[in-house]
Formats: sequence, structure tokens, C-alpha cells
Amino acid sequence: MVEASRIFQTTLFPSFSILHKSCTLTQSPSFLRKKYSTTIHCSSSVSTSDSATEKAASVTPKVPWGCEIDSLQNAEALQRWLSDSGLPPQKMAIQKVEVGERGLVALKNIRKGEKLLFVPPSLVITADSEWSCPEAGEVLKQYSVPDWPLLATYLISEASLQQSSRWSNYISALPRQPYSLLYWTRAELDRFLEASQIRERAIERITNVIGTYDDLRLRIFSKYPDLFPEEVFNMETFKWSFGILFSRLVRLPSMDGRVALVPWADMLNHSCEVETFLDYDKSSKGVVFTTDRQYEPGEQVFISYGKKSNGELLLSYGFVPREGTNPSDSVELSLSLKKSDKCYKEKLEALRKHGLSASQCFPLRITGWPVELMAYSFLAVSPPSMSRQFEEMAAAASNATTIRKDIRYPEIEEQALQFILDSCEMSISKYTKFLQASGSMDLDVTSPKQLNRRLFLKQLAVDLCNSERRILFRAQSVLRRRLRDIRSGELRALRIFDGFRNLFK
Ligand SMILES: C[S@@+](CC[C@H](N)C(=O)[O-])C[C@H]1O[C@@H](n2cnc3c(N)ncnc32)[C@H](O)[C@@H]1O
Repeated sequence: MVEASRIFQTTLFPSFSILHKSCTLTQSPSFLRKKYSTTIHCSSSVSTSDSATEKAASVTPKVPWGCEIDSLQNAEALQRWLSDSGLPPQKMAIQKVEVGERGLVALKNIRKGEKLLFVPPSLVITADSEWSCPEAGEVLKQYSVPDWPLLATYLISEASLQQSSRWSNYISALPRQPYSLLYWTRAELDRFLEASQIRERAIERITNVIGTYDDLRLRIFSKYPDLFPEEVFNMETFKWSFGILFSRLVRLPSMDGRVALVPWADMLNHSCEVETFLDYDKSSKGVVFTTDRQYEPGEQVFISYGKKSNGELLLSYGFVPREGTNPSDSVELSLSLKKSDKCYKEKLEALRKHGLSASQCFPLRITGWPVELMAYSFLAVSPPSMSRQFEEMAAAASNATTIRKDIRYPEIEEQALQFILDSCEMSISKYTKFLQASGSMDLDVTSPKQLNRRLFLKQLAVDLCNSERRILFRAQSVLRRRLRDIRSGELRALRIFDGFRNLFK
């Protein structure tokens, strides 16, 4: 849930800055991003030679713990165990819901501004939680394993102990196959998400999870096979535990940003319309959230998993909000320097100096695009005579610098806008091609179960592509209008100039 998430604080329209981001919910852990980050290209194979990649990219057997994603039976046992373990009486209960399979539903009237939940720290899983097998925990700490892989290993260790783990009721109510792009095969990603940049993010994430597991296996598990047997600690179980973390881990700002799994609270589903987050409340000493609206008995209660785009929600949580309902939605637009550019080398050098490359993605929103995108476009179209400004443009295109961003070059604005428009239109045509083909797509299945899965994934992909294309259409129309204005302004100026010339003649 609360996949951490960055809240983009942006000044929108006509352009916004992606420079300053603040954070409440968890986001892809930095160890995953830094250590294993690989450059992934739109080729048909994942950029790792490890055969585990192939294994992970095929449909895989389910882990032996957890339950079906919509099972209420285990959720009831979870509710009973939580009450017996110190969870105070609640105004909500786990029920089957229309949005999100299972969710928390109001049992009583809930006021706006009310604090709910109060999950005590003793019922929260963090990197400091006690291990049922303390020796395993000790070993991981000796190796200074960071929080995310530590928690992933912890979850598997506790799950494998079944009833002997104090978390057995919690783990039994977790989905056996959490929804997220981690569970899509490589072929499904290639086929259904070809048009969207989120495909590359998914491949990168899968590669990173595999890399993390391989690193733990080589450095630690292989040295302590009694504590970490491969039958239990393997790629499959790691995919499950990372799937759980990506879709349920919370960052608690009032606990120094510590990441935690919070049983009960993690039954709350996301709504793009609410603006309330989980946090630790020092006065009541529990994890709470404060409602930003009232609820009547029978209504599902929601929180926000963060201001995420539809693609990011699909990546971590496996769902796509209804088209047009997510104000934080965005689509990644890919821009590239032209190889035929006379100043290609100089421009690339300037970009590299600021951590950028010849191809860069920038987020477009329905409300506008970031100033970094505009700066990149200025650089891409600028003529050799502007070579002294390359450095300044590249710096402004990078979100790593604090340099003034709203640079303007009126003499090349028209070309820069046309450059963005061309990229938008190229991207739109990819989406349109997929959406047109999706109607008659052969799903290539051998069983009804497989057919259901493919139909489900295809629908998610169609929903995502429609929402991303909608943003591109909007940008296209804004760009065309601006270009028209610039061109008609130029025409008018030319006419006035001609008028003066004739007068003097
Ligand atoms: C933190 S869990 C919430 C509890 C979950 N529904 C359950 O039954 O275990 C996050 C998962 O809930 C589902 N979910 C949450 N919000 C949703 C929404 N708005 N639409 C569809 N599914 C949602 C997704 O499967 C997501 O991966």
C-alpha cells in the first residue's frame, strides 16, 4: 500500500518542476534502484544473463502460504487474532467490497477528522521485529542487510514456520499471489504494455528483485544452508515477499520514516479522491489515519497510497483507477537527441555531465509538463550557434540540480514545441496501434483459467493505455494551439514589417 510514495509537489501548467519531491509512503527502495539498476532497453529479453530471470518470467507455482486474494475466511481469523492481541475495538470490519476485493467497511457512522485504527507497535512488523528463528535474524544483521531485503527474508522465514510464528494469522490472510507487475511474465509485459514506459519499469523491478535474491543467496544463504534452505528461500518465495512489500509496506513519517507492515491497516484500499495517509500517532501510541470525509455504515473506507500515476499503481498494486479519476496521473514521454544533429557529441557531453543521457523520459500530466522537459527540448533543437548555452540547458533538464529551471529561448521555442509534439504523436500512434489490435488479440491460451488471467491482464493494459493516451492527446492539443499562436503571431509581425517596408518604399 502505501507503497511509499512520493508526493510530487509541483507547480502545474503550463509546466511543472520534478525537482522537489517529498515523501510519505514507501517507494522503491534505494538499494533496489542503486545497486542493481541496469539499463533496460526495449528489446525482447531482460538484460541479465541469469537463468533465474527466465524462471521468474514464466508462469510460476504459487507459494504454499497465504490465501486467495478474495478469501474472507482467513481475514476473519485475522480479525479475531488482532483483537486478542491488543487491537482496540474498531468501527470497521473486513468485508468483500466492489473496489479491491477485500477492504475495510464502516460498521458505524464515521465523522470527518476522526482518527481510526490505533494499531499498537507490538502488532507492527519492522526491521527490528523479533525473529521466531533468532539465529537467522542475527546472521542478516551481521551482514547489515538493508530493511527491504531483511523484511522480505523475515516474511518468508515467519511464513515457513506456519503456526509456530506469531504472525501466522496475518500471513494466512495475505494474498498468495499479490497483484502487481512482478507477476506478469516477460511475454505478457511485451505484448500488453508495449506502448507504455511502465513496461520498462516492470522489467527493471523484476531484474532488481532477482538481483537482490541472488546477492543474498551468494553472500549469505549459501553459507548458512541450515538457516536458509533453498526449498524455503528461493526465487519464488522472494517474488511473493517482495510482491507483498511493494503492495503493503508503509512508511511512517512520525517514526523517522521507518518502513513497516501494519496488519489490519493494510486491508485498506486506495482511492484517488482521498488525501489521508497512515502514520504513527505519538499521543495514542499507535498507527492511525485521520478521515478526510464522513462514512456511513456499509460504506468502504479508503486511504491514499500516495500521489501515483495509473502506471505506478499498476506496477506495485496491480490495478488501474477508472479513466479520468486520478488527478495525479501522468505518462512518461521519451525524448531523444537526433543522431544526425551536428552538435550531437557536445550535447550528449553536456547531458552526461548532469546525469542525463541521449534518451530521457519525462512525465506529462493532464495539467502540463515539467520545466525539465522543456529544457531538454531546447537543447535537442538548439543550433550550433547556441553551443555556449548547451551546458545551461542540460543543467536545467536535470532534476538533480538546483539551478534556475525556467530558462527561455524565444528564438527556438517554436522548434522545441514542435519537437515535443512530434514525440507525443509518435507515442500516441504506438498506443493507438495497441488499442486497435487489442480488440482482436489472440490470447493464445490452453485452459479457461489461463483465458481468465489473460483477459484480466489485457483489460488492465487497455485501461492503462487509454488513460496514458488521454494525457498525450491533451498535450498534443495544447502544443498545437501554442504552435498555431506562435505561427500566427509571427505572421502578423511579418505583415506589420512588410507594411512598414512598403511605407518607406
Ligand atoms: C494494501 S492491499 C489492500 C487490501 C487488499 N484489498 C486485500 O484484500 O488484501 C493492496 C491491494 O488491494 C487492492 N486494491 C487496493 N486499492 C484498490 C483499488 N482502488 N482498486 C482495485 N484494487 C485495489 C490491490 O490488489 C492492491 O494490491
